[in-house]
Amino acid sequence: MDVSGGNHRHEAPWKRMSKEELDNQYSPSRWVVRLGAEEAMRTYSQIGNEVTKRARATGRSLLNVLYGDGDGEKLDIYLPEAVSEGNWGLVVALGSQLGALPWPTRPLFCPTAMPFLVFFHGGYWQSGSKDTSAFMVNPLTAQGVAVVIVAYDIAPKGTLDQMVDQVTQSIVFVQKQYPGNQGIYLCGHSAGAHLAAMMLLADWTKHGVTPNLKGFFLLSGVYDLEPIMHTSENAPLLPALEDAQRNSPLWQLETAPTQPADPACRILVTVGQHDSPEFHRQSREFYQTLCQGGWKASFEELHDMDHFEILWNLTQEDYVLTQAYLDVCVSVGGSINTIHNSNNNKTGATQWETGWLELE
Ligand SMILES: N[C@@H](CC(=O)c1ccccc1NC=O)C(=O)O
Repeated sequence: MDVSGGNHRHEAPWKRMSKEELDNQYSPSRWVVRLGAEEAMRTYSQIGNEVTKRARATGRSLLNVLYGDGDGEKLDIYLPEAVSEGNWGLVVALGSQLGALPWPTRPLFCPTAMPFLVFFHGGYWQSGSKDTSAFMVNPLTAQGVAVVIVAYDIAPKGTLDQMVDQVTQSIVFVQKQYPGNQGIYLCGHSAGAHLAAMMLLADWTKHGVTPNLKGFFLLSGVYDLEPIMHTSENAPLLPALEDAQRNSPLWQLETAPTQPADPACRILVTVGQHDSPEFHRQSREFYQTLCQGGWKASFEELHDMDHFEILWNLTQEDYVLTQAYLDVCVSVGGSINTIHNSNNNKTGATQWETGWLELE
């Protein structure tokens, strides 16, 4: 059997790279242009902290809801203001009838129809937290989209297989809790985009429910884990080639293509202009594999963005990508062709252009 996946991977450029070069390619902070690597990571935690505090202070949220039995299996639900009023009454009434059950284990019956965006944070499966990842919450809830931020057991507590399993469970939980949802959209950043992409391979039949998956928003992800095995920081995660292959959506979809449960389901693969060449290659090849497999996919390189600025910009309602997500989540039936990055001049990190979408 050809264990290297598609033919193009025989020529994979990473195979000719030294360990130092691979370490460099797979350290996104080293590719940040406006800050030093350490400062970028500090700013990432700081902004994550602030936006999460703000989201919790300004909107209605259900925090630390258990989606599984493990203590790491918790998620935060941020509800749109208009819809949450009604739901909240129902949740509180039910909660009080159920008496002394601790808050996170009370059932949350919120049958209200709304789209749900479920976000998986990055951090190379070894860092990051739901408590610092509420980036897109405020602009999306303001437009009627519920946002769920999921915690999973990062390494060394969790293995990649366990993380994939937890992510699966969290989506099953959202579907069971909100059966009347108007679509579940999975969004992930970096390692979180990998986890979201793994859901393209999920076998939902054994979970008793097929989630109403209508879209995938994948931000600067890693879809082929084999090169990661050869980097110093991330190698411990992937003890053997088969672990890497089993957990590589690129490899899996090339060898055994899957089909969307909902033919309207679309996948938006994006990478930052300043992400490393390997990150560009990963996104582009994944996009191509998706198209070859018959998935409705689009690919965009985000103008003048680094690995982390993409998330910072998603805190802004007028950022081109926030608008794209809103468009897909809110206007059911629309379809993305292209995001136009209308700004070709380099601007500061805090400035962005509003773009527009071409809808079918
Ligand atoms: N040590 C990594 C950190 C990193 O990759 C990262 C940090 C926060 C959020 C996402 C990340 N990358 C992928 O999951 C770096 O040098 O950039």
